[in-house]
Parts: sequence; structure tokens; C-alpha cells
Amino acid sequence: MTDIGKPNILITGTPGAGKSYLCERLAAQLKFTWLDCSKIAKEKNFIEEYDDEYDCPILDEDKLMDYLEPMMAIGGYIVEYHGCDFFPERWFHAVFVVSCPNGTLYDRLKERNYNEKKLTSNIQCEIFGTILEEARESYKSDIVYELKGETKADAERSLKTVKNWYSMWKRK
Ligand SMILES: Nc1ncnc2c1ncn2[C@@H]1O[C@H](COP(=O)(O)OP(=O)(O)O)[C@@H](O)[C@H]1O
Repeated sequence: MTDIGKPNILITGTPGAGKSYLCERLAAQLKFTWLDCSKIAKEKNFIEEYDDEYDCPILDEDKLMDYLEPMMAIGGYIVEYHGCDFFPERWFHAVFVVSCPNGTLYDRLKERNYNEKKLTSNIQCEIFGTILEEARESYKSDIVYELKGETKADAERSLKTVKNWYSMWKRK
């Protein structure tokens, strides 16, 4: 791993779990730069094709990674994405997986007008803990942490957890 002044943090989890909500606050409080990969992919057109069935763009992972690489070498970034297995393991010093109870998640995704197929697949993803499993398979287990993203109180707790982690990291 590169010897950098600030770590890079990955925030992952099912769409709607509360990643952006947390990242926005974290970036402001820790003074890190927040990189929302879905937003970047859309803006920079890092899209391979469009999945009509699930009504979503398919990410061109290589293009996204080429774009992120120089930033990851500097450190001080919070990377957000609803997947985590394709990033180089060396990029991240901690991986936080945000989760949310199905009922709340359902309401949040309904509000986004997800079609039935997309909605069901995302709810299943949450029920099966797919992203948490993906994180545990892709990174060392001692850098993977779970956070809850349902309520404002959850967000406050998550902010504290990540800040505490960062304080410990600085002392190392
Ligand atoms: N901890 C939370 N407490 C209350 N509302 C939240 C919380 N996290 C997210 N939300 C709300 O839920 C919706 C989806 O959150 P968002 O952060 O965009 O999810 P994601 O980035 O994981 O797709 C937003 O309307 C957001 O304001």
C-alpha cells in the first residue's frame, strides 16, 4: 500500500441504503473528497451499455478505475459505489457497508420510481446481504465494517464510527 497522508475509504451497500447521505456528511466533517462513482460514470460516460430490463447503465469498470487511480494514490477520498469487488484491494484502508431494513429500503426505492424488477433485485440484494458478503470476499475482514443507514440517529452513529476509525488510523 502507498505511504500516503490520508487514507481512502470505501462506502458501499445496496442502492438506497443511505450511502450518499452519509458520504456527504462524512466528507464535510473529515475534510475528505467524496467520489460518487455512479455520478462520475454518468458524467464522464463510463458506461458500457444500457440494461433495458433493469433500467440501468452498465458501468465500464476499467474506465472508472483509470480515472480514479491517480486520486487513490494521493489519499483523502471517500469512494461511494453499490459494489466493491472490482476495485483494487490496495486502494482502501477501510470499507464500510451501509445497510437498511427492507421496509424502509422499499419505500426509498419506490420513491426513485424503480421498475418492479429492479426494485425486487435490490431488495433481495439487501435481504441476502450480498454487498456485505462481496466486501468480505474482496477485502481483508479486519477492514470491513457494517453501518446502519435507516435513521438520522444511525447516521450520527455511523459518522462517529468512521471518525473513530480515522483517529485510530492516524495514530498507527
Ligand atoms: N440515515 C438516514 N436517515 C434518514 N434518511 C436517510 C438516511 N440515509 C439516507 N436517507 C434518505 O434515504 C434516501 C436514499 O439515501 P441515499 O443516501 O441517496 O442512498 P444511496 O446513496 O445508498 O443510494 C434519501 O432520500 C436520503 O435522504
